[in-house]
Amino acid sequence: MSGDDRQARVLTGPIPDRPLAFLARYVKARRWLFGALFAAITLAAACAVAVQVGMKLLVDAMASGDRAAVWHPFGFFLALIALESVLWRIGGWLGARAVVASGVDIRVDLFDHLTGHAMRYFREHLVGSVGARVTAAAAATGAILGTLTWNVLPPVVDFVGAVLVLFTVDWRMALALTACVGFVAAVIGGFGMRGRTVHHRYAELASKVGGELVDVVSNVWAVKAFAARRRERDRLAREFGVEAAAQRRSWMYLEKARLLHDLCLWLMAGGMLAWAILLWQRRAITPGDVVLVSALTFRILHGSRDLALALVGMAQQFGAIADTLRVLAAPHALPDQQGARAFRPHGGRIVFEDVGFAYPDGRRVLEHFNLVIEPGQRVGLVGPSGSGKSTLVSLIQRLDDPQQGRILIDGQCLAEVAQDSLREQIAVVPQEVVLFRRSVRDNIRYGRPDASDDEVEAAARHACCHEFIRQLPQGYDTLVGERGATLSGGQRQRIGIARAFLRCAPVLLMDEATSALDSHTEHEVQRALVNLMQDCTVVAVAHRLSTLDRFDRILVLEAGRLVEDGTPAELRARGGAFGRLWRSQQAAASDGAPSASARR
Ligand SMILES: Nc1ncnc2c1ncn2[C@@H]1O[C@H](COP(=O)(O)OP(=O)(O)OP(=O)(O)O)[C@@H](O)[C@H]1O
Repeated sequence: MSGDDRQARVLTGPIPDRPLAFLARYVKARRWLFGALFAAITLAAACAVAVQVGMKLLVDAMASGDRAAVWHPFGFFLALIALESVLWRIGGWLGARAVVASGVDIRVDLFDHLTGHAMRYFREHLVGSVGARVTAAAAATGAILGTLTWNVLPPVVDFVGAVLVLFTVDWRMALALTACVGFVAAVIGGFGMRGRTVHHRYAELASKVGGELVDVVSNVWAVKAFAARRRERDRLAREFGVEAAAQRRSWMYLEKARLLHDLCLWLMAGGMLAWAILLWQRRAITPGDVVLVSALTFRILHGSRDLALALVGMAQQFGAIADTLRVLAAPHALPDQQGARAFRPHGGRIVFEDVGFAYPDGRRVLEHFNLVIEPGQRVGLVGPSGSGKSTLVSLIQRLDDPQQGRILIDGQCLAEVAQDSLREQIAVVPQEVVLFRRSVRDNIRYGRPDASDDEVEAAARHACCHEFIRQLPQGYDTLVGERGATLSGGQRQRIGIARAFLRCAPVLLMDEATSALDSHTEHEVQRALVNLMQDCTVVAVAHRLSTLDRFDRILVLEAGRLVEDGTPAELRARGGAFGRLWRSQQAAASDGAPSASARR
C-alpha cells in the first residue's frame, strides 16, 4: 500500500445528510482509484460474456464436422478465461485499496464532524451509541461499495453484453430477455424498496441497543454497588429481544425476495430455453446458438437475482447510513463564523456585556449579566448549587453562546473568533479530571503536544506529582487505566493541573475539587494550584471557602445574579451571603466535618 492510500483524505464542506450524496463524497475523494476499479470490473464482466461466445464458437466448430477447426476457438476460449481471471484479480486488488482507504476517510471525517458538535450534543446523545454509529456507517459504506462493485456492476455489464450478443442470434430473443430482466428488476426492486422501513427500524434498534450496552458497562461501578447485575441483564435481554425481532423481520423480508426471484428465474429461463430449442428444431439457429442462449439466459437471470438482492441489501445498508447521518450529520449548533479570525491573547481581560443565557430547554440562567475581570485577576466564584457558576465558566470557553449580549476576552467577542484558537489560550482544570488510556507522560503532554520530556517533567514538578509518578511501575511511561482508573482522585487532579501548566495560557478556568481529598492530598493539590495560578487571569468555582484567600476577588452568585463582589476580607467583614457561608463552613470545620451545604 502506498503512503498516499494510508493517509485519510481531508474533506471539506459539510457532511451530506443524504446517504447517496454521502457515498459520492468518498468515491469522489479517491476518484482515480475507484475509476480504475470500476473499469477493471467492467472489463472482467465483459470478458465473462465473451467467454460464452467462445463456447458457442467451440460447439459450432465441433458440430461442423471439421475436426481440425476446433483448436482456434479453443485457444480463443482459453485466452478469454485467462484474461477474465486476471481482470478479476486486478479488480480485487484495487478494491482492497479503494474500499479500505475510504473506510478510513469516512471514520476520520465523521469523527471530525462529531467532535465539532457543541457539548450539549454529547449530553443529549448516548456517547457509546454515537461512537458505534461512526464505525457502523463506515462498515455500511464499505459494504455498499463492495456490493456495487461485485454484485451490481457485473450483472449490469453481463446484461448489456448478453443483449448485444443475443441480437446476433435473434433480435426477438434479445427483446424478450430485456423485457424479462426489466420485469424481474422492477418486481424485486420495488419489493426491496417497500422493505426500507423494516431495515431502517432494525438499524435504529441495533445502534440504540449497542449504546445501552456501552452505557451499562461504563457504569459498571454503580451496577455492582447496587447489586443490579441481574436487573441490568434482564433489562438488556428484553432490549436484545426487541432488536432480534426487528432483525428477524428484516432478514425474512430478504428471504421473501429470494423466493419471488427463484420463481421468476424458473419460469423465464425455462421459456427462453424452450424457445431456443424450437428455433434449433426449425434449423433457424445452430447448436452453438442454443448453448449460447441458455448460458446467457441463466447467467443474466442469476445475475438479476444477485442484482435484486444486492439492491435489497443495499437498501438495508442505506437505512443504516441514513440513521447515522440523521444523528451525526446534524449541523453544528455552534459553528465558527464564516472567516472567523484567530483569537489573539493580550493579558486575559474578560468582559460580560448585558449577557442573557438560557439552556435549550428554556431554563434561564443569566439575565442582563455584566462583569469585568481584569488581566491577571484571580476570581473565585461562590454560590449555592444551581446558581450558575459552571454555566459562567462554560460560557467563557464558548461551550454555548448567550442569546443576548456579548462575552469578550481581550476585546474580542467570543462568537466572532475561531473556537479552537480561543480554547488554545484557555487552560481548564475540571472538577473531575478524566484521563486517556495512555501513558502518564502522554496525558500530561495533552496540554501541549510539542512539549519536550523535560518540559513535561517540569510541569509535573510544579503540579506536585513528579514524586508519585516516579514511584509508578514504569514511571512516566506507566499506562493509566481506562479514564485514569488506576490513579487516585488526588493523583488524577494533579495530573490535570500539570497539563494546565504545560498549556501556559493567559486564562485559567478551574472547578476546584479538593473537598473529596484527604488533608495531605488536599494540601498537595492546593500547593499545585497556587503555583498554577501565577501570571494568568483565573476564574475558579470555589467549593471550600477556606481556599479563597488566594483569590483577589470573590463573586457570589445567586440564581444567576451577582449578589456580592469584593475581596475575601471585604466580603467576610460585610456579613452578607458570603459572610453567612463563611461562618457556616467555619462552624462545620470546627465540628470536624464540612457541611454539604456549606461546601457549595
Ligand atoms: N445542560 C443543561 N440543560 C439545562 N439546564 C441546565 C443544564 N446545565 C445546568 N442547567 C441548569 O442551569 C442552572 C445553573 O446550573 P450550573 O450548573 O451553572 O450551576 P452551578 O452553580 O455550577 O451548580 P453546582 O455548584 O451544583 O455545580 C441550574 O438550574 C441547572 O439546573
